[in-house]
Amino acid sequence: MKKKISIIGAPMDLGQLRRGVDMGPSAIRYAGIVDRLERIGYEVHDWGDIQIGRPKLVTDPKTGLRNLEAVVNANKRLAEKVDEIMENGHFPLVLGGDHSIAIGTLAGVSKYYDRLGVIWYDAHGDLNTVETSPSGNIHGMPLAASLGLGAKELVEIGGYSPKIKSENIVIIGARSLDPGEKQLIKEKGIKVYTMHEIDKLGMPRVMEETISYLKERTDGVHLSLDLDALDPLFAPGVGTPVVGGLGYRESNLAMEMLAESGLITSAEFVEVNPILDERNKTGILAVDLMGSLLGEQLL
Ligand SMILES: NC(=[NH2+])NCCC[C@H](N)C(=O)O
Ligand SMILES: [Mn+2]
Ligand SMILES: [Mn+2]
Repeated sequence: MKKKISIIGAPMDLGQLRRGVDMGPSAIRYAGIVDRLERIGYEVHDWGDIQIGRPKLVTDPKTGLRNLEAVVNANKRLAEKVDEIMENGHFPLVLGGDHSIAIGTLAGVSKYYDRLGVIWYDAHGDLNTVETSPSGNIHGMPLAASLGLGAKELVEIGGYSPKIKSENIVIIGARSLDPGEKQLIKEKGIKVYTMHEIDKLGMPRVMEETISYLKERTDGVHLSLDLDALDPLFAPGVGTPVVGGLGYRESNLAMEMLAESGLITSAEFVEVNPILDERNKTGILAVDLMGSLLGEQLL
């Protein structure tokens, strides 16, 4: 029987300030994701996009949180769809959208595991809460919310919390962390490979360690890949670029090693913003990474 992948798009840009990430799912589809996965040998089902509508942009005067209600509604819808995909026994592949959609993906996925692991491949920690966020942007909060920290409306998406435990998380590529995030990382002992450590150890060692760490403590691993983990040279189409990032081969190698490990049970690729991109470079990169993650072979 062919392995089955279900793609779902979350065209939502309300978790941050740069409009255009809502076009991410289209850009990734136009870069040929369905063909690419079929060529590897998968049966691919494209479920289309969840409905977002055009909610008015609002900032809560008390908390500074932006577009909370719209982000919550989108994530509830996404959680339901991802849950349905899991129910069908397919591999869920979620296309963002800004990173706040990880809250919905994890809400849909996590209840199928006792100890879900998460690889957060990102320049950022996305560990802010209402109190620590410098921006009020919810795309800086999804990992905290999935740990059960922050605004109740975000934490409770999917009707249960937490979705993950701090000891089952590995952050890879970090180079921009806010003070509150650093404190939380220390407090919870979250495993982080910063750019400094990746430069020193090399990506092969980082992935070997990550894979063996997660293998012995989890029963499924979700990959949440923010394209801004890569250097803006390779991924110019993102809303919050940070220089000094991961390379093209380095990142494909990381994905290839994950493919070899057989560890990954769901994935999402987020923050592709075609308005800021150069001829869909970042969308094409996302598809290259997905190919590597899902076992594409050169020979
Ligand atoms: N998913 C992302 N690109 N997050 C960027 C977050 C930036 C910053 N730490 C904030 O909270 O606003
Ligand atoms: Mn990021
Ligand atoms: Mn992120």
